[in-house]
Amino acid sequence: MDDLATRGVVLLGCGKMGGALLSGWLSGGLPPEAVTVVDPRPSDWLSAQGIRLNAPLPEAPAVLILAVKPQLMGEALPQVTRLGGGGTLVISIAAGTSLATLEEAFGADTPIVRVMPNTPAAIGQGISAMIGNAAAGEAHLDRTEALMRVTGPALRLQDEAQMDAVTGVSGSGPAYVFHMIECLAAAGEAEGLPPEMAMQLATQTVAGAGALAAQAQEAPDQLRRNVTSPNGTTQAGLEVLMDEEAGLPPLVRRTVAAAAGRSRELSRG
Ligand SMILES: NC(=O)C1=CN([C@@H]2O[C@H](COP(=O)(O)OP(=O)(O)OC[C@H]3O[C@@H](n4cnc5c(N)ncnc54)[C@H](OP(=O)(O)O)[C@@H]3O)[C@@H](O)[C@H]2O)C=CC1
Ligand SMILES: O=C(O)[C@@H]1CCC=N1
Repeated sequence: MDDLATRGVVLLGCGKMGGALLSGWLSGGLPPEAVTVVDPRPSDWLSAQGIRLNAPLPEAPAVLILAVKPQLMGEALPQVTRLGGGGTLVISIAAGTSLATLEEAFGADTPIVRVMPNTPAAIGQGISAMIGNAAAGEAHLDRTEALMRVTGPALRLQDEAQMDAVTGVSGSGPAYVFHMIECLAAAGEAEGLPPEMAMQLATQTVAGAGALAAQAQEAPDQLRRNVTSPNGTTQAGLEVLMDEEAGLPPLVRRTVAAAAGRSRELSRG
């Protein structure tokens, strides 16, 4: 974080995702006074962090992070495009905003890395994937990886087109899992449980299964078999859930395809 502390970091947009990343970096040792945030309506949390808020930008910060909604990128970028030209590494977390679009704004000689994080980054349990433009060398990717690793594993992509699939799987993915918790709790209520107890059972089951899947030696399909006694309760449930026509496989396939498709659509402008 040394160079970041001396040259500074600029964050354009500090909402849910920008805030989650910033909170991880501040906890990881980035000094608040090295951070300049540009955001029209800063949250109370942000105002209490001791960072430079809507202050003049440093001359040549080490890193500029773009964390505004893709639809607002066009109107937000003019505030920071003067940081293009080579000295500052530009990292964009915006869904569906292509490297080509960002190069148009900053110049093709600007090192630019696109990253797709997700909100569990707020508790160091995120995962992200990245790809850089031609001006982004190994050192720029290493720097981006070091920043993102504070929030969880950081993967490198070979092809920018993969970013749409990453967005559909892990960028949007936490929302699918939260909805699974909602559905599981609602089903528990329908089977007669009190709402609070149903929600606690559903939340901890998803959290525990996720943690076990992440830590166990066995793959998820084996972990699933470990729960499933022959002709028992799980088998009865899975016969519904795993139905190839009406169960989860086609539903999840359509869900991820819709999110990845929207990412492609956004990148066409
Ligand atoms: N949320 C998520 O799970 C993920 C989001 N992303 C990407 O992160 C980016 C941000 O998403 P998210 O954090 O959810 O969105 P938010 O709306 O929560 O955050 C965006 C922030 O930018 C601010 N903003 C709006 N206009 C400007 C401007 N002109 N200049 C500076 N700041 C501005 C917004 O202020 P105000 O609210 O007042 O408009 C808000 O605080 C998006 O590009 C999204 O694709 C990527 C991965 C996961
Ligand atoms: O919904 C969105 O567009 C953003 C990108 C990935 C997660 N949230």
